Amino acid sequence: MGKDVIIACDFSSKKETMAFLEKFGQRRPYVKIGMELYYAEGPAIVRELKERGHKVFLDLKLHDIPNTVKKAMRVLSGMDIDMCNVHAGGTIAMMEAALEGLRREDGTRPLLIAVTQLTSTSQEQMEDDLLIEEDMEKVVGHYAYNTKLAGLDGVVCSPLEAEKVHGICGDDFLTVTPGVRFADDAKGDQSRVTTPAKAKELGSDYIVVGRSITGAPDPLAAYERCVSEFL
Ligand SMILES: O=c1ccn([C@@H]2O[C@H](COP(=O)(O)O)[C@@H](O)[C@H]2O)c(=O)[nH]1
Repeated sequence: MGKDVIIACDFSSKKETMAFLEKFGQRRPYVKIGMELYYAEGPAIVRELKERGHKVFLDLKLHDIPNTVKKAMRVLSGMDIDMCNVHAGGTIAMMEAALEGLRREDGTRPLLIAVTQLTSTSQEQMEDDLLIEEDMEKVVGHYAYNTKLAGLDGVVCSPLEAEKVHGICGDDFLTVTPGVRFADDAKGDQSRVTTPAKAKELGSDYIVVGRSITGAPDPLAAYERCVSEFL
């Protein structure tokens, strides 16, 4: 299974995104398109990035009743994306519906993963705001188990939980992990963070890195630092 560094392109327009990616010359890093960029530019931004040779993770985190998610996933199945996602909190039934909607007539489909607990959520917030009074690792492990039962390919979790998830769901089950910072970076709104080197040690499959690359004085150097620590 290929490990990789995915850059979160959290930009508000195609113009900004392309100006950022120009800094990478002939390199074509795996990119993540989130809600901001997708809502601004629509499916055209996916086509543009794929035409340029990037792998694309479309991070829309669907979370709705099963029928609605299934129909939305059917639309996404027509797009040339490599990975997309839902919230595991939508239940096993919702994840099964998502998988059904995503499968194309020829049997192919992009990878489908589920968010366990957002990496911005702390233990305290989970207990106080969500009334989930269990240890974070246990909750993430449980949501990962549900995700595997539903037949999905893996989860979004913090690298801090990657080892636990692989212990429960197996080494082939993907751990796609935001919440990555260099040791001297600010956490910002993230809560469960660690470095690319630690993410590697804990067995994460993909690290998702946004501001530590996009906000760096030299984004290409920051990306290469991630690659050399993680791969
Ligand atoms: O639990 C989650 C799920 C998704 N994300 C997304 O990853 C990036 C992280 O960006 P940073 O700038 O490196 O914090 C961002 O696009 C989030 O929407 C996440 O952080 N946590």
